[in-house]
Amino acid sequence: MSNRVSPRHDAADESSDEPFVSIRNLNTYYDSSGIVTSSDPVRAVDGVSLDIHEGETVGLVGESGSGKTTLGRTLLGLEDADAGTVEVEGRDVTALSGDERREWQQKAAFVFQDPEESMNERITVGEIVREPLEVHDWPTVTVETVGQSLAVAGDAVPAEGDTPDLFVDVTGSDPEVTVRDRLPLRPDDIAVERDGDTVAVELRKHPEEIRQDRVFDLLAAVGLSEEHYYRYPHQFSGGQRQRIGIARALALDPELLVLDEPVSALDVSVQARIINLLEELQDDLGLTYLFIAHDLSVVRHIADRVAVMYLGTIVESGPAADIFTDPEHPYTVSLLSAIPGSGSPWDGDRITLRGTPPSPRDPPAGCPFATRCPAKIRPDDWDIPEATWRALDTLYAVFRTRARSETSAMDYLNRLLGREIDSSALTELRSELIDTHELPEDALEIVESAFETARHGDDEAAAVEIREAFGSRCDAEHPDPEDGPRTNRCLRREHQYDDALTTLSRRSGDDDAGLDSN
Ligand SMILES: Nc1ncnc2c1ncn2[C@@H]1O[C@H](COP(=O)(O)OP(=O)(O)OP(=O)(O)O)[C@@H](O)[C@H]1O
Repeated sequence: MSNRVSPRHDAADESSDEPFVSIRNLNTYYDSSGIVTSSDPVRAVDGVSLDIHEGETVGLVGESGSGKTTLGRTLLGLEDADAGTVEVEGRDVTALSGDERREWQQKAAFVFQDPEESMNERITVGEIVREPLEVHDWPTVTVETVGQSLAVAGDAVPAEGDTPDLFVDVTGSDPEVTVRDRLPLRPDDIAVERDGDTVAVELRKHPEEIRQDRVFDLLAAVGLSEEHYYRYPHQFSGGQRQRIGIARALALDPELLVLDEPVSALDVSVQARIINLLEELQDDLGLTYLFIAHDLSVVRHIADRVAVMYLGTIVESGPAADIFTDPEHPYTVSLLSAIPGSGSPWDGDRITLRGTPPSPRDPPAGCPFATRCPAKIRPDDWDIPEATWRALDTLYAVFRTRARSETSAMDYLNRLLGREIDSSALTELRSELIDTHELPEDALEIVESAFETARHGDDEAAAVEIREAFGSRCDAEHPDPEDGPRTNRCLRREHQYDDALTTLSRRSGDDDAGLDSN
């Protein structure tokens, strides 16, 4: 591998307690109001807090639509945040604009899931990788004079900050030039002349040539060669295209890479090679990664820490080894149950979650996972089997959905005239959901009353009757996020409750639990 793609520091060895990126209470909403219609915004990222330390890999995991990509894009300033902060070296990068935002976007780059979609098939690989260099007018050559403080003239500018490209040592009679690794320049490519208090620096190499050499170095760094420069993306395999995407992301010498499902579209053996490459690059260049995946098994070997995302929030986070061996949130347990030999303490069958996540336009009032949670806390007031609880949850969801959907013209008329609405759907609902379960007499009375309310057209009130009688804390409360290396945003973290694993083991042992597993 070329050594010209420069290491910045000794990666994790130097990591301090101060996070490199500190995300706090971040919201990113997609507003979908148009001229004709307006609806609630999509709460793609909803109250996320997460730290990323220098040189580490954070695996961000969750099912499709949970907000992982939006979080990564907001971090890079590609989406605007609606609330919260993303602090990097003391600055909130969500508040940057203009040159400052461009500067941040040089420090942090995005690697896309699908290299095919993100590449223009009509330009060569060389041009694809070189594009960010052109856009950012790279290189900007900075000079630090060692020995005396001199004015800088010519192609270079005096160095500010901690990353000059050239050092000019003026302590001796002839100025001596040292070039930082990042630049594909040798000392001979640079002419330095001292005139009194000024040092003039001229590049003997044209910027186009410097960029081309930089691309050659980047291709070598990702395991490709110079001859690939002139080829087109369609001439490459999926794995090679992902290497091209990585080379392009590295062009401006970033410190942070957001890798959005970088191996999901690849065969397993190719996945392993790309993950190895990413690990090598991280070691060589001191990179920090936010590695997005929908499957925990993918991040298992590369992630130092894991954050599990569900419906726009982080439900659990911690060191990768702890997440695998000691999962605390029921959603994490269910994800791990799908991975054979995951090493997690869950030894039951695979837990298949019921239904789909709620709409991020209308998230539940309490815990976002409550509608599907197999370890949901149940109120003590009733002695009801878990399967019946689930039927009551479904009944609530149906009333709520009906309350929010369009009313048919006939139902609307019946409601206006105070007549009962067409009750055949409700009768069917009752026989399917309720008649198959045994309910205590007083519980049945409440259910009957809710059906009666719905028959008179007030599904919202029917839903409220069910929720008030049978809802639990999980429906009403979303615990605050915890700070610290290990977080679990589940009410079961409170000492009065059994933890998720104990609850799930008990419910899975109960034939009547309705814990969908296969
Ligand atoms: N540009 C957009 N406009 C409106 N809604 C959007 C937009 N982009 C994403 N969303 C919605 O925001 C939510 C989060 O999407 P996001 O792509 O961030 O999730 P994800 O976890 O990365 O999913 P995937 O793995 O499918 O990419 C989804 O409901 C999605 O439909």
